[in-house]
Amino acid sequence: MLKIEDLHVNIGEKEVLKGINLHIAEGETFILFGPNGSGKTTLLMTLMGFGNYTITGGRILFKGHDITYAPIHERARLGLGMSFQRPPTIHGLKTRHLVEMCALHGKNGTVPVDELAERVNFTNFLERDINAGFSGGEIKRSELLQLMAQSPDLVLFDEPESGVDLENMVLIGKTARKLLDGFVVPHPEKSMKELKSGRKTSGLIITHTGYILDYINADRGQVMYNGHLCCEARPRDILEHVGKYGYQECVRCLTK
Ligand SMILES: Nc1ncnc2c1ncn2[C@@H]1O[C@H](COP(=O)(O)OP(=O)(O)OP(=O)(O)O)[C@@H](O)[C@H]1O
Repeated sequence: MLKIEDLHVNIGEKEVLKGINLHIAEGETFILFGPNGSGKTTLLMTLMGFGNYTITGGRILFKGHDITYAPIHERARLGLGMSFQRPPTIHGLKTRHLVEMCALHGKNGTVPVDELAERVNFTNFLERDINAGFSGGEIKRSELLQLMAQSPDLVLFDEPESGVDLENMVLIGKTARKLLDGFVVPHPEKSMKELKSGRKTSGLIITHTGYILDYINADRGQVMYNGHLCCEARPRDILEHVGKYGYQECVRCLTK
């Protein structure tokens, strides 16, 4: 689904990503950990194609297409979608219109906006300007609604838990799971492995707290440290390890 080869990215003069290699298979969910400022958001913003991020080397392949220099709308049309850590407020544009635009740029074309909004308890926000005065949890629910409308094949989530209370976390976690798992529900005659093999949506999720791991089936994880990826392991193991020893331990892996 996604293949990143030796990706180097600058913001201005500063090299932030220093040779990233990553492969995410169809239906796989990958978790990205790492200390503040290590380059996690930069990776997601670069994958989505935002302009401040200058690619100085390497390439990005999505579903076999080289999208290294493709514009954002082309990436979205191919099936790349993103939920932002701090999306901007947009005055003069209603949330409903943005959701409709997301559907147009995705593979759905049109979607029943009200029905989707109900699923994330967002009906009363559709006529409000985008993110204007929204709380942390409301912003995340709005982001999820946009993703549901777009229905991407690879979902990039930048810190789905940030600014979210425990009650909203349940809704956000369950909705994220539905986005990723599609129609995977337990079946008396099929193993989870068989059901998961029919799953198509992939995920790349940044988390500091790991709360999202209570809701989704995460396959693999890695730590971003100072613009390098290191320490590939099961996400829960990484979380436990970082909790015990801190990110400083990652320096040892990098210098080996
Ligand atoms: N627009 C910008 N101009 C200058 N430097 C930037 C800009 N955006 C990001 N940076 C720098 O790039 C580095 C990586 O930032 P990035 O947001 O990718 O880190 P992160 O790992 O996502 O951090 P966090 O966990 O705090 O969200 C940081 O040193 C940051 O200050």
